[in-house]
Amino acid sequence: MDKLDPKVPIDVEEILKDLDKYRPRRRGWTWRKKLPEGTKVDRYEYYQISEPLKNSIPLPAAHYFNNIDPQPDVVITSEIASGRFEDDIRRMRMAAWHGADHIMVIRTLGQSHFDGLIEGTPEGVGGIPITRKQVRATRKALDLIEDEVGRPINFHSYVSGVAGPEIAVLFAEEGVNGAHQDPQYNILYRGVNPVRSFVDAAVAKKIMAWANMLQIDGAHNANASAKLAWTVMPELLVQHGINCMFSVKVGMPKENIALSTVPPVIAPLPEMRIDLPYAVALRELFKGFKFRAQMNTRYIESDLFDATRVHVLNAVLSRLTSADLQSTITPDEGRNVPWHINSIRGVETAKHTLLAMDGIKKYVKIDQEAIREKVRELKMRAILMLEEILEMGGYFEALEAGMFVDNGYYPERLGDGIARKKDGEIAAGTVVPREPDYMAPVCEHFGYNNLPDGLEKPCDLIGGCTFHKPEKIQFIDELDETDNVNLRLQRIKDMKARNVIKPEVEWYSDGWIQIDMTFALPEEYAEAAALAVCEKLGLEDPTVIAKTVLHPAEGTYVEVKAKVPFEIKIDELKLPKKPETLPEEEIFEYVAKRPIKVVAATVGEDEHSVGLREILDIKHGGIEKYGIKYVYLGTSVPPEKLIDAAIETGADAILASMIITHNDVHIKNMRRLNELAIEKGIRDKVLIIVGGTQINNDMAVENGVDAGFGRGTKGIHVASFIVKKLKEKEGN
Ligand SMILES: Cc1ncc(COP(=O)(O)O)c(/C=N/CC[C@H](N)C(=O)O)c1O
Repeated sequence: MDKLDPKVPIDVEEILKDLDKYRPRRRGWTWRKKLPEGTKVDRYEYYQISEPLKNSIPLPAAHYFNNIDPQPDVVITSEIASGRFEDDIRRMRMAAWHGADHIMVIRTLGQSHFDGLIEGTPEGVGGIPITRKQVRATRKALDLIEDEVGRPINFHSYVSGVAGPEIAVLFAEEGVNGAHQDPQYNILYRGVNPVRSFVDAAVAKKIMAWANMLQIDGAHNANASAKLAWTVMPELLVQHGINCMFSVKVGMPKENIALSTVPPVIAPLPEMRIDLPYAVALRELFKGFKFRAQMNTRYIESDLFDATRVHVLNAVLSRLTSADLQSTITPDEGRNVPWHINSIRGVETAKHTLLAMDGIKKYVKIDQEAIREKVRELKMRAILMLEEILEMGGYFEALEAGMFVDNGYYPERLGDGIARKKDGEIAAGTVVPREPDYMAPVCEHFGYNNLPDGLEKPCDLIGGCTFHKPEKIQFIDELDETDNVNLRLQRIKDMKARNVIKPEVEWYSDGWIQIDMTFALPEEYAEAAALAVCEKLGLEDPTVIAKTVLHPAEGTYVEVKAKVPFEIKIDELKLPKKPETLPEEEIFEYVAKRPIKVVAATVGEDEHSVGLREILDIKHGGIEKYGIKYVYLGTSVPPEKLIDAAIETGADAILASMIITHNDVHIKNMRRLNELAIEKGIRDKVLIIVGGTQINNDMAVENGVDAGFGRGTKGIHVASFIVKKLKEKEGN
């Protein structure tokens, strides 16, 4: 398979074929290609956008604006890892179409612990085991996906933990484009020995620099670990400083060093007044580095809407200051391993907000005077902390003293920091000083290496290393006969062979659905009632994943996930006929040249008028919006009166609304309208269109009228039908 067809699902088996021969098409990170300020998309000016995509899915409201889908200048990240890379590949394609060009793969099992690379696909609680097969299959799939959307896609994972250097070599060999790498992370959060962690980091960073990989640091983890995230603001600046300077010293270019910055707080605190000075201080201190904005995950709850609001505000902060990457921790990270829909929602939130705030700095400026004091204070606190670390004897001593992730707002100290022993923790005592005659005949090897003179590159001594002779890479397909992707794909093949499907949230046809309901009950009763509803529906494994108390006594909203116990036979599905619509411009142009008039009423003994008014009035995009004139006769209008009005006004169409259907009164009225129009000799001059919640087109045509519109109909559907029919009548 050399290219994807937008109408065909990606074929994972094709991806897996000849993986041993796959070579990555490039090495290193790709930024978006920015367009000049003032670039027009359709008739609108933009100041912060990049080249458009070949294939994409625009924002929901784009259809009002000729379906434009401008791409912000900022790289947008989607963090995807369900534990099964074969399903992640599908979601990566979904995310790419919505505008993600940075696919970050959460690792599973806290792989930082592993002291070697793992093979096979042990599924962790969330995330994916990083193996050469998974990395290679994913990069190969992303090659196809980037060709389909027409923009390079960066593949990203994590280089950390006791196998960090090996992972770095794997990623450099396999064309991974970005990775988290921060020795402080391994020490503080994975308990790796401090000396080992920094030595590993130097080795790994040098390899990443050669592979031109973008590095994201791990400072955000201090936010996520602190009791009150704002108290670690000074420390975050210090942590960024340590990782940035260490990376520069190892040889990483600044433009490949991205600071992972998370807003310290969230409402109900006065969020932006606390986050903005911090964001400004960070960008002033680290000018020349890159900024990866990440929404706050410390305070992420199970409420999807709350998470989305947090995300919007984070992207607003990015536009008010600056960001090179906008991460989209999915809104459901607070309740389950991200689902397809929520990964996509995250990308849409980022794209929507970045576009909404395009060029905002032309009108909105940060009052540098007003914010100066706060920015200065944060910098001072950080500098004082760095000075104290030096007084304590340096980083390792400060670690031992529990200087980091202390919940006091430095210089205030609560003494509850994470202390790590310089000579303790995982893999302590495993750093062996190199002997004077130490020599490693491999390239990009950090540190002392007693190489002979005159070498063009170290690996010339062994006829090439895997960086320069990729054919030397040993590719192991599978180690585990019982737990591997080939077995998992078998289940999918069986279902496809039977042409059946189940709903899914993260894995192909995993059977999960989400239903939400509201009860006039206090929360614990509402939860129980929601589970009871699922039992009665015969759903399996119902689990409450979120709830909102609407009022302690009046009501509770509950979201439940559960599995359906049945399969859907695709052959038996009745596909609804979608009402055709013409492009709005075509309707505007036709009506401007050829005025159209209709008469409209709710016929018979029927007082419902709301639906018809929405089809008519300009407010809801009714037909009036397109210049079509209408005479509205009101409700409970006899069919005779409607026909007479059509004659008097020379109407081109009759719009008859029928909501009541007792004793098939709507059918009788359709037939009556048709008969009357024939009797009065106007049937061929006037379109008869009926509408209502119980109406469908087949039923309408069977009973003598020209069209029937049901639930969800909009003005554009009716206007399109009228124009289409008149064009047919007039032969053009
Ligand atoms: C510097 C660093 N190294 C490794 C890991 C992960 O690696 P293990 O889980 O194997 O320890 C992380 C994780 N951060 C969370 C990602 C977050 N969702 C993000 O978008 O940044 C990390 O920050």
